[in-house]
Amino acid sequence: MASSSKDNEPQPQPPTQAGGPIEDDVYFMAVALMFAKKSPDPNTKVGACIVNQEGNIVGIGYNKMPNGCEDKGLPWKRGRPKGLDKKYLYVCHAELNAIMNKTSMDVEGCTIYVTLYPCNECAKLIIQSGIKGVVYLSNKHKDYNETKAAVKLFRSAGIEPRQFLAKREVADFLASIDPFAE
Ligand SMILES: O=c1ccn([C@H]2C[C@H](O)[C@@H](COP(=O)(O)O)O2)c(=O)[nH]1
Repeated sequence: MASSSKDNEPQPQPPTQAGGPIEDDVYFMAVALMFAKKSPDPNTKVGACIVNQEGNIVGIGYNKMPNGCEDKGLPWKRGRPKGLDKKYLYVCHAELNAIMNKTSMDVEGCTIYVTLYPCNECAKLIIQSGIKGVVYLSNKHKDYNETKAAVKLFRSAGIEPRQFLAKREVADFLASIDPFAE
């Protein structure tokens, strides 16, 4: 086969880990985890990363108080019942922020990587926005009604959330990042 001059030039390569390509799943969950780190929630930091069908990130978010309300003394207290003195009535969830922050016209057909199984309100948002794939890391709230309702909502909408299991790979990937490497 005739080679073009481009064949001799270095081509952009996907990021690698220990010499091999990093699976997209690992990469996108790592991004969700990095954004979770930005959350001011002292108990549960959630990160979300929306990826389109071309494999591009089109939205990121983490749980935080609404824009402009960050330093207004809204409570970060947790626990039930979820009264006025608790964070739940105020905090914007990671999925909401990721959808609101989208850099594309819409998120139709996208996949959301999220570090916590979405609650019912986020499940509604995900369904309404046209996101078709959900990959989650933790399911620590599986016994909450919010999560149980989310399971029902996803089932009704034909979305099958998939648990991300490659925890070791994602930890190794994050640990392999060396900002001083040339
Ligand atoms: O789908 C979800 C569900 C919850 N969150 C956020 C909301 C809160 O800031 C924490 C949960 O706090 P707990 O102390 O574990 O009750 O997670 C979210 O972003 N997305």
